[in-house]
Amino acid sequence: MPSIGRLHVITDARPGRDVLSVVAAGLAVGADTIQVRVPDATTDREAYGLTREILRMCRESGATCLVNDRLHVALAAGADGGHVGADDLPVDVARKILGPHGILGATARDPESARRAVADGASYLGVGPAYATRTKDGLPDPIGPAGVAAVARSVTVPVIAIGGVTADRVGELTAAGAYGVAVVGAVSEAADPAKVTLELREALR
Ligand SMILES: Cc1ncc(COP(=O)(O)OP(=O)(O)O)c(N)n1
Ligand SMILES: Cc1nc(C(=O)O)sc1CCOP(=O)(O)O
Ligand SMILES: [Mg+2]
Repeated sequence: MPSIGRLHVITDARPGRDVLSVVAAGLAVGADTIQVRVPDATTDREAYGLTREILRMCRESGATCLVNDRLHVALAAGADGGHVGADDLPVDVARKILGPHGILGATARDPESARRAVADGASYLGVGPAYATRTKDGLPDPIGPAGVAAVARSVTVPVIAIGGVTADRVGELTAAGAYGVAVVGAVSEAADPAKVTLELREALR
């Protein structure tokens, strides 16, 4: 049974990024979950092919493979589950599609939406943005460790903090009740993605 994991490396497939080399580097030093996240312009055919390759890498490393937004791609590729937010299928519908055993992540920013997502079938919650981030536009103001704590107190499923996460911030996020973290830029933009992933891994101990 795949686990939700504590160190989620989310792919950065924006032009110019070498997705597979960053995934390989992260898996080599302890990333235990890879979330396949691609730009909206990416075709399903491309997303499927990328997911199949990343799934193969995850299986070799014993890591969990999740797909962002596109649950049909997750199912078609044989991934371990997916992640949905406010612009994606509703959590209860996503749960029906994934079935009872798939890992289903849902984005939550406050206790009320967190409780609702869990009631609708979320296996874990992605909670943020914890800090300011340049990776995604249109986000609400950062909620900080206090906002993460408010959600973590309200649910019993794992809380994965996301948004502006760096190794030096992991301690305050886990102290706030986060089970783990999800990272895009700190790893994908690093000169040495393995080194940064290892620092994140160490910070989660
Ligand atoms: C672990 C984790 N948490 C939150 C998100 C954000 O998902 P979503 O709200 O669906 O936004 P997009 O990623 O689709 O832009 C996530 N992907 N992973
Ligand atoms: C994809 C995403 N979702 C967020 C949310 O708060 O819903 S923050 C985010 C981007 C995370 O990237 P980085 O680690 O580079 O800040
Ligand atoms: Mg989404």
